[in-house]
Amino acid sequence: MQPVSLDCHQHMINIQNLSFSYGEQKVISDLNFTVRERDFVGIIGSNGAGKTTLLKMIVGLLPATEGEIRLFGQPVRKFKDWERIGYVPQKNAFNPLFPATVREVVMSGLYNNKNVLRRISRAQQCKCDDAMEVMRIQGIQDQRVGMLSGGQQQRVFLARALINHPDLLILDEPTVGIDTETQAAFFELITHMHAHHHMTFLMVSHDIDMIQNYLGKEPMQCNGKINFYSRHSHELQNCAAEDLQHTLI
Ligand SMILES: Nc1ncnc2c1ncn2[C@@H]1O[C@H](COP(=O)(O)OP(=O)(O)OP(=O)(O)O)[C@@H](O)[C@H]1O
Repeated sequence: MQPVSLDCHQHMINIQNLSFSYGEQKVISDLNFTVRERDFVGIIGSNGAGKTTLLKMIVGLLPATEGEIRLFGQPVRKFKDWERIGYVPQKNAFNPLFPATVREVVMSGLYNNKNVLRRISRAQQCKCDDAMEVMRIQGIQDQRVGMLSGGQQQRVFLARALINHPDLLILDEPTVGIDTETQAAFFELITHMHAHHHMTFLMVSHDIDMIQNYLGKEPMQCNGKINFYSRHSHELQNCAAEDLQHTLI
């Protein structure tokens, strides 16, 4: 088999000389890194290290103090193709009075400002069914999301992020509040999507075992208190990806 040149893979996220401060407090300092197509990047760091702040800058919710972020080659402030990115923020919670059902919340992942009024097609309903099946929430699809437990709500957010089959999934501590069995199933699912469906992942986690089992013991890069672990799915082709996944459960 011909070795695959990693340089031929598209840069999904490219960060150059990035710094960020909240007022006087510098949180990110001169960060440079790249997430290529089919990478799985795990971010580990202590509380307050700046991990969530970094993800918020990547998805355009916070402007950089210095430096630049590019998504799929475009500066983040000009980027429009948000369907290509699934983002699950940290510590989501619905107000108990929030009236939408699980199915409605998952479906809302399909909408953007342009197509919100369009009729929902059969194909879109199927996408919703698939995403709910993956996250095992079909049985509660008609329940009001505000009435669910934290772990169930987290699964709804994940299904919502998966519904568009994004190229890049950005996850901020996705398994907080989820029971051990569902956590293991979730890690198996995302490592499968990475190894076999070549999706790209950027994930903040406090689960050092999961990160190191899948991405190796040595971080590829450190910035302040943040460690970046990374693995390209090409590296899994010649080794037993299934075995790696089984170490996770
Ligand atoms: N909106 C804000 N205004 C001012 N300071 C903030 C704000 N949000 C976060 N900070 C501070 O910035 C630092 C980094 O916060 P951030 O949430 O990015 O850390 P983190 O690495 O994600 O932490 P954790 O692991 O606890 O989630 C912390 O010291 C935090 O108190």
